[in-house]
Order: sequence, then structure tokens, then C-alpha cells
Amino acid sequence: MDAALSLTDISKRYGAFQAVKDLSFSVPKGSICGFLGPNGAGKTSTLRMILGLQPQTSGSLSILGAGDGRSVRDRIGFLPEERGLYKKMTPVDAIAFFGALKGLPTGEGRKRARVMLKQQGLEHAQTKKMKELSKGMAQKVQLIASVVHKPEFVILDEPFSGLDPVNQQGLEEMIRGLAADGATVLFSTHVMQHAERLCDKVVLLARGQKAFEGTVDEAKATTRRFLELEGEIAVAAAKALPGVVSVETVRSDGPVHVLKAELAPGGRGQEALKAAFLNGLDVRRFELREPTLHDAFIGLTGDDPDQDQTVRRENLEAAR
Ligand SMILES: Nc1ncnc2c1ncn2[C@@H]1O[C@H](COP(=O)(O)OP(=O)(O)OP(=O)(O)O)[C@@H](O)[C@H]1O
Repeated sequence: MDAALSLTDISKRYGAFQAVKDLSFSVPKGSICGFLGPNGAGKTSTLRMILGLQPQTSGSLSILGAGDGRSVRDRIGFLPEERGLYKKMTPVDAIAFFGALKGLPTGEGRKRARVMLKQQGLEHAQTKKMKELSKGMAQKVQLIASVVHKPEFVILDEPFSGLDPVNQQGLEEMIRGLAADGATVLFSTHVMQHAERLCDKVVLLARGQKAFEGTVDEAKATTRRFLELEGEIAVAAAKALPGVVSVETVRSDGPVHVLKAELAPGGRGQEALKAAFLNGLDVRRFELREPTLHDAFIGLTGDDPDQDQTVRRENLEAAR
């Protein structure tokens, strides 16, 4: 499939500090791609280079056929991490204003704003001032403002941050809608669950370097799966089950053991379980733990995505 975006060996240095190192990945046209990593991993720096808001130190990129976002800015929608629309404007005015910055006639912008606000259940907010809206509502308005000109490529920097679960779900639906209308979407987040539900593709970033690029299922397949069995089961019998590579005793209570069986990569827990029953093992309880994308991130990078990786400038100075 054609790539709407591709990065080749992109690096970014801030003085002596290397924020992004030899980063290469691509985003197929029409897909939803999650750019995932802890705070400070280098996501915003990368997005800003893609947009042409700051130059890369080395490497090259192509977005919609251009060397960075500047010459194709009217075909791109961008939701920055720092948000704050003009507080005294109404949502309709704010959305139309942002559309006009991308060449959309104001009348058309206002028309689209009303339709899109209604689609998002924000009809009642049309005449309010931005400052009177809840955070969730304001964020939705800001997302509408960044896509009102119907961009081919949408870049969202931490779009879920600060939203409650209901608004996060609404935002996920909005993102799905953008892709359904044909746009390519790249969004950054450190919360793996959003990506797990939304993405055709994910790129995992830790400490400025790519740790993985592929589908969510491919990422999960890199992580160990476990089948937990409880009963009067001998370790050797559990080890003999199909797809089991090793067995560890978690705890024992007399003859009853809790065993943790590691499955081979791609191994199917159901088959091991079926064999356990067929072989007449005394399975009193079982649990097949499927890895989450969060587990996969930890397995692939050794880092917890919830752990801030930001290197404060004062620490850099001290390290010199
Ligand atoms: N202008 C700058 N000068 C010096 N260091 C910077 C600058 N901008 C970012 N950094 C550093 O580069 C690293 C990556 O920051 P970046 O904002 O790209 O990460 P991030 O993954 O987007 O995290 P966040 O979501 O918290 O913004 C951080 O350690 C940050 O302190």
C-alpha cells in the first residue's frame, strides 16, 4: 500500500542531547497509526519535524509527497499537545477561523462547523463561548477545528490526555470516522489501550528510538503468553502439554499446585488446555492470560509506557 508518510533515519539533537535517533517508519494511506511511547520518548519532537515546525538534525522524510509538512499544510490537520482556542469565541467561530487559516471560505467553515458539532452531540454548545465549555467539549471542538478543512492527513499529539473515559470514547469514534472518510491518521499517546482499540498499525518509541513497527497483533505476538493451571498437577505433566515451553510453580498447598506455563510464541493456550483435559489432568482452575499492548511495550523496550522519560534540561546541564 502507498505510504502517506515515511521517515528515513530521522534524528534530532537539542545541543548535546539526542532526543530522536535514526527513526524510520511509514504510515500507509488511509490507515490509523499510533505513535506510542512514554512522555519524553521523542514523539512531539518527531511530529514537529514531520510538520516542518522544526528541522531534523539528519535523515529525511516524505509526507504527501513533500519533504515536510510546510508546503502541503492545507492538506494536513494538526492537533497540538498544548491546547487553547480563543476563549471568547464561540465554537462555530473558532472552527471557521481555523478552517480559514487552511484556505476554507468562512461561510463554508461555519456551515461545516455546525454539522460537525451536531455530529459530536455539541449542538447545544454552538452559541456558548469556548471558555464556558468543559474540557472534553473544548477538546472535541479543537479536534473539529483541526479537521474542518477535510485534510488528507491528520496528526494528533496526545489527543486523549485530560479526557474522562466517556469523552475518550467519543474521541476514538471521531478518529475512526476520519479514517472511514479516507483520511490517514497518526496520533501519539502513552496510553496503550487507545491504540489497541483503534490502530491498524503502531510504532513504539522509547528513549528516542523505534522499538517496534507493525500491527497490534504482531506487537502482542512478540510477548510471552502464560497459561495458569491449578490442581493436583505434576510439573512434568504440564510441561508435556502442546505449545508449553516451560513451567514454574507459583505456589503449592499440599498436593495442589498453581503452575504457570509459558507458551511458545504464537502458541495457542486453548490447545494446551484441551490436551490437559483430554489427558485427565486435575485442572481445578485455569487462566489464559493474553498479553496486552502495554505488556508488549514493556517486553519490547524494557520500559513502562506510564513512566516519564523526559530528560530535564537542568539534569543535562548537571551531566555535562
Ligand atoms: N527545545 C528543546 N530543547 C531541549 N530539549 C528538548 C526540547 N524539546 C524537547 N526536548 C527534550 O527531548 C525529549 C523528547 O521530548 P518530546 O517532547 O519530543 O517527547 P514526547 O514523547 O512528545 O513527550 P511529551 O508527550 O511529554 O511531550 C525530552 O527529554 C525533552 O526534554
